[in-house]
Amino acid sequence: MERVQQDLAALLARTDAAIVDLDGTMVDTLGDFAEALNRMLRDLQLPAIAPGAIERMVGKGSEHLLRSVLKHVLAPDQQALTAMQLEAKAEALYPQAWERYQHHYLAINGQYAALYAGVAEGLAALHRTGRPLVCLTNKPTDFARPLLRAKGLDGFFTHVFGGDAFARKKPDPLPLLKACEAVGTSPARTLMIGDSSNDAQAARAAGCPVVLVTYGYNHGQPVRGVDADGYVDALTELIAS
Ligand SMILES: O=C(O)COP(=O)(O)O
Ligand SMILES: [Mg+2]
Repeated sequence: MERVQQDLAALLARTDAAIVDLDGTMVDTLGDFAEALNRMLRDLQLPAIAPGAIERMVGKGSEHLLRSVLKHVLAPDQQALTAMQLEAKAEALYPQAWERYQHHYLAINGQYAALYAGVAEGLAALHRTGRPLVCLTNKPTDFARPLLRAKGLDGFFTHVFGGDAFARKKPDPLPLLKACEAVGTSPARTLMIGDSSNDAQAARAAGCPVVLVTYGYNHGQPVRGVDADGYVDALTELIAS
């Protein structure tokens, strides 16, 4: 179902700040995920995973991604395993997988990732309006900060909060409420900009208006099917030049 698009200029006029998601919204990090995950899988002598499969698993933080990847690569050879046995096998590998993944991700962070078209220009235009901008991602903060720096985006943000910054991650509203608190704005006047249903659900629950980009990762589902106030093909569409 296609949702009704609100007038973007009117939507923006009702906001004092913006919260911006990272993976799938500002940076196409699928190449980084694939490289770090496949290096980790090699270390654990497990089969490789294709980027297409990874794309559907991104958005709920690294812990969820890692568990999904382990189960995915263990499943084909373990047909006889019950769901519980598969879970237990993935859990047994998890500590080593996490150590290896973190090591490799930090080593390659940003090298296989690229800004989406219009991101630098769109953020610059938003920044020029004087609104505080917060980067809010489910990625660990230690992965997010160097990535923003490497891609020349760090200067736009007053705050950067990763998936480990608060007790719960998106789609829980808590990180958005904390981000609003950090910049001193009310949720109703703070725009969430994201790429997935996690961002939209968190925004709805927090009471923030939400705009989704159409080019990111939405667990393999069409993003226009997600309940949001607007959809853009590039961040530059947010501000009429
Ligand atoms: O690491 C992830 O799961 C993706 O994070 P983000 O889309 O919230 O930036
Ligand atoms: Mg995202």
